[in-house]
Amino acid sequence: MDLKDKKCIPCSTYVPPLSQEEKERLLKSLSPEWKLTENNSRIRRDVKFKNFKRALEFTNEVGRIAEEEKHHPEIHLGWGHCDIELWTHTNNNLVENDFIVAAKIDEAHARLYPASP
Ligand SMILES: C[C@H](O)[C@H](O)[C@H]1CNC2=NC(N)=NC(=O)C2=N1
Repeated sequence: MDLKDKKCIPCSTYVPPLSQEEKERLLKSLSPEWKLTENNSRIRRDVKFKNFKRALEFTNEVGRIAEEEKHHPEIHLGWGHCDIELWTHTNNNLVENDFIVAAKIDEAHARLYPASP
């Protein structure tokens, strides 16, 4: 099943971090904009926009996805950019949930801004 069609599992139960191999495998199914950061414990995508309004609009869409999945990124919003960082707070590392939310964010970006690089 495509990552974007999966649902997050509740973080209230402890899930062990993914192995490095799993992280790299799942990363390949996301937009190449996503990078592993913080010693491979987070994923990050910095998205550029032509103005603040677009970046805010996208931030709201990311917020909607996060609430639906009950899995929330850190977002750095500013003029022309929305920088998204995902990890799982309960183990301070990455689990499949992070990649599911990232895939849904990619899908929303491609749908809302099909002409963007
Ligand atoms: C009860 C609720 O689902 C949890 O507190 C969720 C909320 N959103 C979350 N988001 C992220 N990124 N990590 C978590 O561990 C997490 N926990």
